[in-house]
Amino acid sequence: MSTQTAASVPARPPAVSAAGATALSKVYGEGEAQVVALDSVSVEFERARFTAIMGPSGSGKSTLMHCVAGLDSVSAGSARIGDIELSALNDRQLTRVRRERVGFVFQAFNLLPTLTALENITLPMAIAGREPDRRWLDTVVAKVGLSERLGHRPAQLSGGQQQRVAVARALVSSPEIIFADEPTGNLDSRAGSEILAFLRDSVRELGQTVVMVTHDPVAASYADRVIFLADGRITDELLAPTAESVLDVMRRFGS
Ligand SMILES: Nc1ncnc2c1ncn2[C@@H]1O[C@H](COP(=O)(O)OP(=O)(O)OP(=O)(O)O)[C@@H](O)[C@H]1O
Repeated sequence: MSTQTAASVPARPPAVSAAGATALSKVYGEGEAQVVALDSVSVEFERARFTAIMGPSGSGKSTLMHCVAGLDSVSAGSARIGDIELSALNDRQLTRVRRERVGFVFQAFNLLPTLTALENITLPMAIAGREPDRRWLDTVVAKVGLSERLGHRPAQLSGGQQQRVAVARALVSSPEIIFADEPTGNLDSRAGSEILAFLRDSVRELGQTVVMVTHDPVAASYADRVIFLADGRITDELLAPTAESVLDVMRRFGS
């Protein structure tokens, strides 16, 4: 467990790992077609922290996220959510861990077009047979500014509003960790910065844990910590990043 804290990061609860990987390797394909997407990666994602994963295209960012989120199997090493070792689980158990402990926000919003915003927000909990806490639901909906639009279907919402629905959907079950894959990739910069601010506030104010894959140094600057991948390995790490300090690291690695 890392206890490293940058002087400029405000005091937080003690660093406890929400998820992580130990010597995680992921190899796709066989023989000459073999690709080592992750090469013995060890990393901890601390609770109530916002971590960004950066690196050039093909460096293994999505693979790392997918393995730690239980969306993909590992070739060697281990991935954990809380203290649950994912490789020890069968498919049914994995689905349950994802459903009960993980929230996802994807670039493509992934909302169901026939459902209203409210129905989309509460769907994962309904599938899990859980009743959302009404006060918490109201808090989350108000936080992302959707109170007036809960009866709208996705087609009646802007891209930024649709992604707010996706963020609310991820937050409402109070998962142990939220994984966001390029959450602002389809948004203009204003809508993008709103979404990033919601994710950051969910960490600062609500104690949520967020891990986000991004190509964008400005997006990464919303995080508490940035880890950099290249060729399937972690090459660098920044605490309390700024867009400039992230760019400096990217330039150093020619990414
Ligand atoms: N299903 C797959 N089958 C074969 N190779 C794969 C598969 N998924 C990823 N890869 C390879 O693994 C490596 C890492 O891919 P990954 O998608 O994790 O990179 P990334 O950093 O997320 O890239 P990008 O920024 O372009 O999304 C790449 O070389 C990619 O081609």
